[in-house]
Amino acid sequence: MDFNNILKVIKPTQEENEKVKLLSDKLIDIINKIARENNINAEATLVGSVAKGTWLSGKADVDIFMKFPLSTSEDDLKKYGLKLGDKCIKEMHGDHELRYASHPYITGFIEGFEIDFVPCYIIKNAEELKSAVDRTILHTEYVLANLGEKQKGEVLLLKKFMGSIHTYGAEFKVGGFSGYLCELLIIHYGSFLNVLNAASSEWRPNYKIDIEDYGTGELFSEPLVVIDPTDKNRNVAAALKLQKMSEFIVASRNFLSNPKEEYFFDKEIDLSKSEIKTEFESRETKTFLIRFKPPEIPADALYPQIKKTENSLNGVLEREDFKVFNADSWTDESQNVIILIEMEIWKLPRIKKHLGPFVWSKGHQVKFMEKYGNKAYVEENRWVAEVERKYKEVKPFLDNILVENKIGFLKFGKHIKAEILKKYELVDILEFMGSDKCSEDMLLFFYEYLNKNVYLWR
Ligand SMILES: Nc1ccn([C@@H]2O[C@H](COP(=O)(O)OP(=O)(O)OP(=O)(O)O)[C@@H](O)[C@H]2O)c(=O)n1
Ligand SMILES: [Mg+2]
Repeated sequence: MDFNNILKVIKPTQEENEKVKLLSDKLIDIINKIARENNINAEATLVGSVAKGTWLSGKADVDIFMKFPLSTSEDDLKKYGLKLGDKCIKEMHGDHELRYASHPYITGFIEGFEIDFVPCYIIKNAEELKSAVDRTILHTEYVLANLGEKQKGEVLLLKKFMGSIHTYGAEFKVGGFSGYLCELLIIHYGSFLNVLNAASSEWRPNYKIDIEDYGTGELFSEPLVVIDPTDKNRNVAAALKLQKMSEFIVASRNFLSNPKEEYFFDKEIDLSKSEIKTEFESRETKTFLIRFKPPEIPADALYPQIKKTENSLNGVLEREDFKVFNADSWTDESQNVIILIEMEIWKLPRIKKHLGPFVWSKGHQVKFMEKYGNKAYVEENRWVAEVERKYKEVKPFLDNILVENKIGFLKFGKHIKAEILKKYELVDILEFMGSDKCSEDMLLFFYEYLNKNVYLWR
């Protein structure tokens, strides 16, 4: 396989490069000018993949950082950071949006590009770190100093491969590999193929990569540990979930055993509502959807809260003797959250065994007998009683706990609880798919749920 063919498509053209460079230079000049005019002690600089020459064609998200001296208070950093970004976007007649990382920052949409204006502190090394984004400047410097020209192409291949197998992005929604992590993997292993070879034959849970030999690997217990060359106390792969690490390993093996150009491009999926419906039916499980509106919180806070809700629902169902086969969740981040719960056992008999005291405990036996009378009997060393089950079916059970005085038993964020208490829909997936509420995005989510490996091979 000739990687140059791929690079021709995914590498920004000279024209594209010049356009981004021109725009970012202009934005930096504007920020610096506004700062001077308003006596704000700050200086703009280009960071991220555009500065490092590791951005994919058509995907230029420009990261402009505004550096403040360490003596600046955090309040001033936030205030002036937002002000500079805002004024610059206005001057360029762009649209803007407020976003949140470790502190709020502003994103502009200018001339078809997405631009992050992020305030940070000027630091010389990680010891001076005041906010999480401060490292970014150090990262950019490190990559520029250690990544060769040819290796930039290798980074592009790796990022694109990661993207099309759905393991790219450190945001909580994905839990995959960040851009900086891809760059470090190329710096460490030398090439795209070397990374895939190592992943498919050497990587194990808690595998450690320590490029600068800091010897701090033992501090970390995550699935993959890549010590940040600019900060010996940080694992660059901290956000990588075991699931995504495993998926990358499997896709690497698939690619190596049968390399195809298709691995570098999005997989086309033909969605057929009737086929998906038939497949859910033929599984002979029962699948419920809980649908509600997402609370207005940042995406990186929303996804973990949804996951927690899903896990908690899972737990209460199992405690009630229902058996969950699998569960997953999805959101469009504005109108819908869907928690999908596929049941292996969703109907239970009228009676259940209730475990009582040990027979050696005289006092407890008296109380148990008072309560259960002739329904109680001895089994081995314990009293048991056959009692009526309160909930024989999933739907009434869930409807009963998703109400004001019961929802407290579920462990999940207060924002989600508030939304569910306002309104939720609990419905069988087959019924839902027959309604006009089922969008293409939701259909894709159902398809991916049924075809978990779909992106891992071509
Ligand atoms: N979880 C993250 C996200 C970002 N960063 C830092 O912020 C910079 C910009 O972030 P982002 O735009 O997400 O990554 P890029 O490297 O620019 O990659 P790309 O935009 O091509 O995905 C990164 O280079 C990195 O130094 C980080 O340290 N940890
Ligand atoms: Mg970027």
